[in-house]
Amino acid sequence: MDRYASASIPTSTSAPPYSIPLPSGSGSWLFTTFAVLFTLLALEQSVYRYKKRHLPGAAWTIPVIGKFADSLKPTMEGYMRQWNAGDLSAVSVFNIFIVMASSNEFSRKILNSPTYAEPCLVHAAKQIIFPDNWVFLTGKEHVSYRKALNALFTRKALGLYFDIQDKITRKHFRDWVSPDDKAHPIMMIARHLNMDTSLRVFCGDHIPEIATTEISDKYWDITRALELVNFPLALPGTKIWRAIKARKVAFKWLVEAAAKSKVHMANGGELTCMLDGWLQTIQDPEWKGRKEFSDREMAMVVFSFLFASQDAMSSGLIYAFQHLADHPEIFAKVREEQDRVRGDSNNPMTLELLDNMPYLSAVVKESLRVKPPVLMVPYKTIRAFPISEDYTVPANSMVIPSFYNSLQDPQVYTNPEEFNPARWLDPNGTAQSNPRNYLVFGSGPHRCIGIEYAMMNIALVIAHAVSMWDWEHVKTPQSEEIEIIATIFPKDGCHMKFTPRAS
Ligand code: HEM
Repeated sequence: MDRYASASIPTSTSAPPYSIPLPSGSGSWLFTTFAVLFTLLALEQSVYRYKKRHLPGAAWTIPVIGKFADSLKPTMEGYMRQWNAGDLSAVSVFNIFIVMASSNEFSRKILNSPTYAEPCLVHAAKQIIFPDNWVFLTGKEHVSYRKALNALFTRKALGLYFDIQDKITRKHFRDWVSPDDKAHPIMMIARHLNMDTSLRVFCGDHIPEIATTEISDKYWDITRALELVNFPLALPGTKIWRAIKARKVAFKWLVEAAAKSKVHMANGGELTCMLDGWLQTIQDPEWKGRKEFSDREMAMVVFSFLFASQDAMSSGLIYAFQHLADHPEIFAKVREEQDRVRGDSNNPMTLELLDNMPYLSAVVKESLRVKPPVLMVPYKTIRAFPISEDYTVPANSMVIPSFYNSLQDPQVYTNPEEFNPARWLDPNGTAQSNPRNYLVFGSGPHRCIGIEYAMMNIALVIAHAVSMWDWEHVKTPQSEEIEIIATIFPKDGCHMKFTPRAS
């Protein structure tokens, strides 16, 4: 048997030049396996270093998994270290090369360069909300699909949703007053309120009560799977596997709701929800866009809204409670405005009333700035992206604009950590004159479609709670710590005690 294999290192004179002795039989296999592994690992490091070039970030990547452990348990401190390392910095997870952008300039550039980068959301998104969901469309196709969906967020449509939000919030609030005179975490009840509100706004009574409870309970499995990069296979027991099971339950109800809405509208029914409004719009003879959407397509759109909103809205709501409870002087101003503009808290809220509550709107805007629910949005490069004069992000990399530094920029927001709604009331102040820094809802062609909806819903919930109750936030050592589960939450779930208003 030939005991020599060709290689580039010269050895003894008895051997052919440029060859090294190799063991025989199973030893030879072992040697080959090691050689291949060594070459692959060396290649992995070279590719990482070649792509990273001079960007800050670990000089070497952990073989195969890279920074997977960090992405499983992300911390605010870890992200801040990464963002503060440089306006652009590099990291690798499962050999996905990732460039993080932390400055306003680079983050906006990524969001506004659709020819170079498109959203890929988190790794599991396509498995959970279907690869053919409209949110994954790009270019002209995306623009035209989104244009049609804008009809679901007109002022008239928002007026209908506001009525529904008002009723659902009052219904849930009956159970929020502390029955035992103790504080309780509001994390899960706020999520449930939000899910019920969303499903009623989107599907009205075309979805039964039992479905809202079932979807709300199962949705946590979807939230848990929204890590930046997951274990790649949806094997039984994995987070993605559980999320897909939860999606199947939710999606079945949404498809049924779309079918019921079609029957309802075909029979000349009243407008009761977003699905009804959508059908009415596309049946209008004046409507120039597409006129047919299958039940599945409509359900996918509704599911994309749930997916985009459930965690972000819950985070926004919970922090609005925490911020207001911790600032009694600001709470008092919100209450004063409510009493003055609305009078009795039993009076329903309307969009017109909300227009006359600038202080409440400033509170919502500021709360979202101080604790932005979405810290970043993963995009991927579709071609080499010359993002700066001295760095080009390679094609097929993940490139992640982050919003935190823009929202905490001391040049724009004096004392950026301070919760100060008044900064939004001065039309000539730096906050108002730098709208480009307010990246809470992203920027560019994929900017959040539900901005007005989201802001008005948080405002409504807060307005009712301020008018009806006195609040107490029982602080714990974890109140100021941030838990990152898709979006951000106070680690203790925000312990609140609500009691009927004394005065
Ligand atoms: C406080 C609540 C919310 C926050 C902080 C938030 C934030 C965001 C952000 C950061 C993006 C990515 C933007 C980009 O890539 O430039 C986004 C996209 C999106 N949001 Fe929201 N969002 C919220 C509520 C909602 C609601 C209530 C809905 C629907 C009713 C919604 C629907 C969407 C959709 C569909 C997209 C993708 C748009 C596209 O790709 O064209 N969001 N949101």
